[in-house]
Amino acid sequence: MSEFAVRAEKAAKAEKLDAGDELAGVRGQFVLDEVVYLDGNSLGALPSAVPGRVEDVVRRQWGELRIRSWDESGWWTAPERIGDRIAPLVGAAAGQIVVGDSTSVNVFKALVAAVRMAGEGRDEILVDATTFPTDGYIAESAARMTGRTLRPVTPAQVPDALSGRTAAVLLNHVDYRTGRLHDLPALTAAVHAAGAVSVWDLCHSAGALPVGLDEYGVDLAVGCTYKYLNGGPGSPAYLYVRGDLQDRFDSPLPGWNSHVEPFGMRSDFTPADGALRGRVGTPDILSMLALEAALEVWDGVSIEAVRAKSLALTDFFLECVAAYAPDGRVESLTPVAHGERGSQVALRCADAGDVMKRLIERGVVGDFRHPDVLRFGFTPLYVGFADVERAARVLGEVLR
Ligand SMILES: Cc1ncc(COP(=O)(O)O)c(C=O)c1O
Ligand SMILES: Nc1c(O)cccc1C(=O)C[C@H](N)C(=O)O
Repeated sequence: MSEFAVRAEKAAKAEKLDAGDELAGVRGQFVLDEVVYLDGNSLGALPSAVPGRVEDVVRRQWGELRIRSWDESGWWTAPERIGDRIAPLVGAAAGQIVVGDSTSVNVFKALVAAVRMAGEGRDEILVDATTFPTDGYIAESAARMTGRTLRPVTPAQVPDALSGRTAAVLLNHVDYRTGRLHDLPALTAAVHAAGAVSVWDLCHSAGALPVGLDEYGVDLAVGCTYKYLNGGPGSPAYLYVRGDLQDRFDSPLPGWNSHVEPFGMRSDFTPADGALRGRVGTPDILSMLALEAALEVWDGVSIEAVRAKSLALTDFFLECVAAYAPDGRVESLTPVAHGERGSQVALRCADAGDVMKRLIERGVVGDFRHPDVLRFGFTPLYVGFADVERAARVLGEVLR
């Protein structure tokens, strides 16, 4: 087929896929321009409802109601209220998620609490050796603080590495570099069979695919809200503590907000019941309420529909890259099998840094991950199939 015919065929296919896209209308709820934005796995786009809400929070709730807003504007209960809004997206019943702090801080809370839950006899922590660095740094510190040994292993090595010594296992649901989706049900079951406690980092899966926290009996989980949940730069993260473990959740960061009676101002600490134990100090209200407005785009949207579209987008991108990129110029690191793929495509390319710079100049925004990875994130709420075709075509031109 001629180059022209290939292009016509892919464009026609994109048009057909866009016409059948049940989520196409959601894009109108975001502030976007002519750029093809494939970096929602780093910073999600701005939902249109956010600026007006933030304006109201600042001018009316803070500016006029001032201190009254802690009650009257629902500020005090925002961490658990917004946690309950995120819960169905990750397969959790209400009352198990609190929003607040960064992912890094929540990894620390969850991992130390997991080690404490596992008990004294277990002296080893397993951590995903391929993890986003912050999780590894925090796991190292958590191990040092709790007197455990840290053992980095790949997720595939976890079943063999588990033993009666294992206290806790910290894993990523989707790998930030390759986009590989790890087998959360099987790995959680293996961790449990060894009598250990599982901690999952959902940064790259929440809002992109069903997680099934309750269904698969995950113990503890954390995630950010600025990627597929579109909460904005630095929006607060969240912590999930399974309902039946909450009584045993012994936070390494007990603050007055996790006290059973915060305004009792007592010198001794008695933890609150339930998910509130995961709170620490005063919530970051401006970011948190921006996130709450951002989550409104999920009204009427099912995570299953998002997953189906995500797979169709990444399939189509891989197909278009195969058609447009010169042979052998890039190599996909992202698994072909749907059961092993998150919502991004990672392409290895020797001059990835330079290629990404040129892509961005030409209106296709992905990102570069050291040393040689081109990363393209597909947010089904606002990325369409024509975007995918254009991104792959421009990539092909840049690579030639
Ligand atoms: C898997 C993973 N964990 C943690 C983080 C970041 O943590 P924090 O929100 O504390 O910056 C990221 C990305 O920034 C990530 O990809
Ligand atoms: N959180 C980020 C930030 O504050 C600045 C730049 C990038 C980020 C990211 O989220 C990076 C992202 N976790 C990654 O997977 O690479």
